[in-house]
Amino acid sequence: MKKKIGFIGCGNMAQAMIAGMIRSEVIPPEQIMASAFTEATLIEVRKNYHIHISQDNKAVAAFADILFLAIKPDQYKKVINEIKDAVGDDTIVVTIAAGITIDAMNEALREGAKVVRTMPNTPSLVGEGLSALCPNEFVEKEELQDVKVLFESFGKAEVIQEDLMDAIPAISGSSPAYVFMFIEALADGGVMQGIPRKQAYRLAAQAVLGAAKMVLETGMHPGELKDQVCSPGGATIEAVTTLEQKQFRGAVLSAMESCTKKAKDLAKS
Ligand SMILES: NC(=O)C1=CN([C@@H]2O[C@H](COP(=O)(O)OP(=O)(O)OC[C@H]3O[C@@H](n4cnc5c(N)ncnc54)[C@H](OP(=O)(O)O)[C@@H]3O)[C@@H](O)[C@H]2O)C=CC1
Ligand SMILES: O=C(O)[C@@H]1CCC=N1
Repeated sequence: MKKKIGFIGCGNMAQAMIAGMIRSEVIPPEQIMASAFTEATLIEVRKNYHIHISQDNKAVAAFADILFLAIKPDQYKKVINEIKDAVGDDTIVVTIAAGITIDAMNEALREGAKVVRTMPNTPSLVGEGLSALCPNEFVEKEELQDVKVLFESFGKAEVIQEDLMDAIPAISGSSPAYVFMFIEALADGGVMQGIPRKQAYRLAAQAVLGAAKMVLETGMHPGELKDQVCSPGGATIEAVTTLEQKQFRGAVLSAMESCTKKAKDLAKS
């Protein structure tokens, strides 16, 4: 892709996306520029990804054809105010923040600015990201396609309607954190039974990867796949019973509810 890509904010999520883009060779490092709050972050980013760096957000805004705002929601107003005059009329501004709406973006930038609201996740780092995208009415079909190609360079991307965007952090933006907790817990359980720690992480992570792949590739209902593991009178149904008694699924649902509520509230900060 010939476009120049800017990142304002270069923390965990931005770096996962930058790594994914470079790894897929969709964008070479010399077409990417990033800014951050501290010089230390930028030195690290330059060292790891060989992209252009600047502590001047306006310079990044002026550089970019596609500009990612990868700062935390509470920084949006301040940063947009700082860069809005440097954002070109044809620049596509991509927000990755939880809770920040397209209306709020246009209000802060200007009416008519091209905005794509998105919610990626950190598995982008290894090319297995999942991002939800929602453009405003000023983004042309081909422009959305360019943005989609970028997101697909580090995983899957789905265009969805904006009223569902607040539901995305809980299911895919934040959910890697709960899955990491699950993997850690599985590994702890293995260690408790004597499996060496490093091997326990490998076994637990591969089991989660394999189970996810089965859902995606067989198209079967997760419940049916679960039933296939539970031999009658066997060991798995014992584990499943304990998980139900401990309200495993209820805990996940409650966690997702609180995540969604917080994601909406973040925009108010
Ligand atoms: N982490 C995740 O899994 C996901 C995060 N997001 C969204 O991504 C955004 C960033 O989150 P995350 O990467 O986790 O946060 P981080 O804290 O890791 O990164 C924030 C970045 O913003 C920089 N920054 C802060 N203030 C400014 C400023 N005034 N100008 C320029 N840069 C600034 C920081 O610089 P410095 O490093 O120098 O402090 C840092 O690089 C959030 O809006 C979040 O909702 C979306 C999906 C998933
Ligand atoms: O924790 C957060 O607010 C962000 C949004 C999704 C993942 N991280």
